Amino acid sequence: MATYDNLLHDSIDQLGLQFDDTQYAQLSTYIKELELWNPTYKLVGASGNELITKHIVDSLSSVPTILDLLSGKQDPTIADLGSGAGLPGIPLAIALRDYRFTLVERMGRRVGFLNNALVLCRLSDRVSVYDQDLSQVKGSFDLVTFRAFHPLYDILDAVEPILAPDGVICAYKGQEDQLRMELEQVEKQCKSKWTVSQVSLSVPYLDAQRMLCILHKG
Ligand SMILES: C[S@@+](CC[C@H](N)C(=O)[O-])C[C@H]1O[C@@H](n2cnc3c(N)ncnc32)[C@H](O)[C@@H]1O
Repeated sequence: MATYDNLLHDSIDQLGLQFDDTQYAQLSTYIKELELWNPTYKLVGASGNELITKHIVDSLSSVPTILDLLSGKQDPTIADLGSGAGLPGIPLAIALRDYRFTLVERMGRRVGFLNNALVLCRLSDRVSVYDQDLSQVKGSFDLVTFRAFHPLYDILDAVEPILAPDGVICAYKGQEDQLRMELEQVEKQCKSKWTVSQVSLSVPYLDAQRMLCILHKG
């Protein structure tokens, strides 16, 4: 049993999620890969329990909202932009096993990490990696996520073309005040138009504000 197992199980319970043994094994493989390669590739700025809470559980905290947003959608597709080490894309793909995912990442060594992790976690059949800049991505996705990526005003015009007409963006954000300022800049700077709502995320054992900004076209 890994030292973080209790924390992980307890946090997943608190989020109201139910993982089976296969999903816990996939998460455990992914976490081991992160810990193995982090010193070399500088993938995330945390290790041990902090890695679990700040990155794995934080990534999973949007699952109930995503399930609501995509309920009734046939075979939905999700793109995670600027996925880095696979956050939030890989934890989400483990949780949402009926969905297909695309992880978009332009930095070669991170792409190598992602492809390796997907094979080891047995996710390669429904999770792909695009080794590309966002501006080169073709396709149409039902839901787009990103976390610790560009500010919204910098990115929404580039995301709009790859979002399905009734698609939705779930942007992981921190402080509500900061998000409000970003949204003011969206109004001023973006050509694309958006309907915005926000959900306050509760991340077990994290003493920080976390928000999910939800944007529909129009
Ligand atoms: C700060 S990291 C965040 C990684 C991950 N989402 C997380 O939450 O830990 C941002 C990542 O986005 C990637 N990135 C930045 N701009 C990009 C773009 N235009 N297209 C594709 N990837 C991009 C960077 O290479 C980097 O891996």
